[in-house]
Amino acid sequence: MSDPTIKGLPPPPVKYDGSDFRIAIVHARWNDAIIKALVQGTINKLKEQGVKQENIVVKSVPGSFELPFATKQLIEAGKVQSSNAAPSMIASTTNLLSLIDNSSSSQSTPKPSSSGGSSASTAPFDAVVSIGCLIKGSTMHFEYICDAVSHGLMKIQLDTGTPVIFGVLTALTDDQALERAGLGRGEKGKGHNHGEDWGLAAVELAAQNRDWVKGVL
Ligand SMILES: Nc1c(NC[C@H](O)[C@H](O)[C@H](O)CO)[nH]c(=O)[nH]c1=O
Ligand SMILES: CC(=O)[C@@H](O)COP(=O)(O)O
Repeated sequence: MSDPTIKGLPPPPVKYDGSDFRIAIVHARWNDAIIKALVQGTINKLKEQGVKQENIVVKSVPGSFELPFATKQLIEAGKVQSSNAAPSMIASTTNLLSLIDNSSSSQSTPKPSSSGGSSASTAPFDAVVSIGCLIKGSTMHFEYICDAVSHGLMKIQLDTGTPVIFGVLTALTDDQALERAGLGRGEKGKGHNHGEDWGLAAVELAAQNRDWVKGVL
């Protein structure tokens, strides 16, 4: 048996501040109990690093095969939302300018437009965590999906420049999956919830990528 102290993710070299980040989680619903634990583990770690609840967007799809498409569409939707939000910012700036202009005249002043009261970000997503749980059955279904999903998710992050965290368990048995979701029921104990690692990875990649896109190393 391997030494349990060797394997696994050490703490990040610096403490990252996620308070300004917008993160999407997209998860498959296949193998529901495992998925729920992984999603919760991810959310717990995102929040622990300062990501605000309202800036964590959670979406679901039926199975892991759907993850690459959904991940890509979510990244694009975040970009569209952010560019749609820009005109209203210009409009409120214009309103503010006209308030200043009109302050010395007798004309009635227009009211600045309301921001809508929500503090949720409409910025592009800083990272997406794509979560699924594939468990080997009796056909080649598992192998094809594992291969397609891992390649698909890698391609998306390289094509879009948005970090995609590979939150897909590829387990040969139910017990392997349960242990990796912190739900183990065997002699090895409950195991470690890998969702926690994915939450950490999302904030770390989001923080580093914010620097990298500005040419800061
Ligand atoms: N067997 C598993 C699946 N299969 C379903 C596919 O992912 C997909 O939804 C279907 O083929 C329709 O396109 N999905 C998992 O996430 N985990 C499995 O173990
Ligand atoms: C296509 C399917 O979802 C299913 O028949 C795959 O079977 P298995 O998981 O036993 O390989």
